[in-house]
Amino acid sequence: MSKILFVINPISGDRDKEDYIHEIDSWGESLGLSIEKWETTGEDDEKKLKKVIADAQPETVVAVGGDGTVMLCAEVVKDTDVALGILPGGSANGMATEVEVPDDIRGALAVIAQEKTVMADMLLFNGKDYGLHISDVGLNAGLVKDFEEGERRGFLGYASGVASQLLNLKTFRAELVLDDQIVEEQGHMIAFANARRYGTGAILSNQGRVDDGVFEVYVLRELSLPGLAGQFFDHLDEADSYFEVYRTKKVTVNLKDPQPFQIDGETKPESTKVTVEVLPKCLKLIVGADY
Ligand SMILES: Nc1ncnc2c1ncn2[C@@H]1O[C@H](COP(=O)(O)OP(=O)(O)OP(=O)(O)O)[C@@H](O)[C@H]1O
Repeated sequence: MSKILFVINPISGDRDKEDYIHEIDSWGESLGLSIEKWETTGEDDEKKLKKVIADAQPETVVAVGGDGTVMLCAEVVKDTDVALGILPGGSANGMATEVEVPDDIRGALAVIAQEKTVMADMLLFNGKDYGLHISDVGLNAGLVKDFEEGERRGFLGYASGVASQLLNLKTFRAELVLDDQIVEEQGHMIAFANARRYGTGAILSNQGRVDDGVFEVYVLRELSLPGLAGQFFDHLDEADSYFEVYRTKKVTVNLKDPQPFQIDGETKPESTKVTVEVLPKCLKLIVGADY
């Protein structure tokens, strides 16, 4: 790992990136690394990043930002030998948490220096959109949409979104065409998880890994408050019936009525059909020593 490109999102997480740049420079100098930095612009970044990588030819690209910045870098370096590291600097860093990358700058740089990698899977939605972490239709996607559209930011904005979603709570019906079975489900939400937990900490499956060649389809059938509370404290009993987890390489979800839909925190148009397939082992991802 002699040449590293840091892709820095200057606005992510409302965190000043000067500290990051200072730490990156002194870390690179102490290890004798060749470091390049590039700031995202918010416009056409995928195309711009491809060119920056083609010119710089780094062995490692490090995303400095939130899940959106990680996703941008993942899309560009997938199916190449370039490794992807994460230096968490966003308001949501679900993928970093999942693969045991610490939230502090020095801890995350130490993980990058160790160069432990896994070949991570990615998910392909409707044949065109990529996902890396957790996406869903229904309740949570409705919350993400309300939050994006709401004028209030921060906790109050989130809380008012939760209140409005809970007041309008309805289950919906879905047919799931999985690898080995077709099932009918009714519930509040269907999540497609390449990881065990959301960035908020809620756990969705006990066994999911980013490099296992499958993903989990989590169906929340009922709002069990004790069950959901447990999920925020790392407790999930897969024998409970308020939810179901299916493992698969591909699923088509046919919905009776269109539902809110989000991919890795980004709202997508509502629709009555969502297809998801795993793209196995396409991303060389740097993970923490304990992952
Ligand atoms: N220079 C820039 N100016 C404005 N927006 C930018 C810039 N660079 C990247 N962005 C936007 O930042 C978003 C990604 O942010 P990211 O997920 O990394 O951090 P975040 O703080 O977790 O973000 P959020 O909470 O908004 O999801 C993308 O929508 C991208 O277009």
